[in-house]
Amino acid sequence: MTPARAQIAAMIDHTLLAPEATAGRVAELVAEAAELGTYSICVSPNQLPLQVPQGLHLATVCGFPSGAHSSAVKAAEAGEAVAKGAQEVDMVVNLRLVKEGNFSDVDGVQAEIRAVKEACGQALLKVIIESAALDDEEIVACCRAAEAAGADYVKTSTGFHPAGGASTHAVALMRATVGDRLGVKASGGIRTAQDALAMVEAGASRLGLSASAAVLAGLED
Ligand SMILES: O=C[C@H](O)COP(=O)(O)O
Repeated sequence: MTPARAQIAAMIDHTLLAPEATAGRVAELVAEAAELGTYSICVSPNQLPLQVPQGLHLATVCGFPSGAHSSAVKAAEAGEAVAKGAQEVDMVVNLRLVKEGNFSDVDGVQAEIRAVKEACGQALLKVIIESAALDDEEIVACCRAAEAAGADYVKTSTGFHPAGGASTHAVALMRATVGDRLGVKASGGIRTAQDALAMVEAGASRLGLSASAAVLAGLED
């Protein structure tokens, strides 16, 4: 059965990560999220702290969008975001380490995710693996490292990488790797109700969307 509009809305991180976004534009995002009934809003860390209506969650990003920051910088950024009220942190994985095959818990991908998770405390951590830039083996290895490091979700994409955004193939592979132990967030390039439903069908439990209104307009109540 096709999920109803409200069910999909409750899976959405309504997202505005344009670097030039003003406080005014973020206020519009918050109002739109409240009206649409999305799970959260996701904004850049320079928008925090931010008042949101009760029931609407507050998410931000870390090491965004390249992931090329040092582990210490990412951990500090995550800690500061949580101190400013972020309930969820979406960090970008270190793609250099991924491509070099260093998933180690000492100086590799796993170690970095663990450091950020520790800085998050009770806040949820989602690990953006930039799946369009990875092969299947790398996607699986990233998901395993994220799980081993204590992350709460794996997430496909920043929406800013030239290789592209979410695909149903990547989502299905990520879901197959993490089972029901972690969430899977599909994000990047999801523009229509059909796109969103395909991601959910493939195994997504959260959707990161800037086009939330257009996506929800295509669904029945
Ligand atoms: O993390 C979420 C993405 O930035 C959203 O990407 P999008 O603007 O293609 O929907």
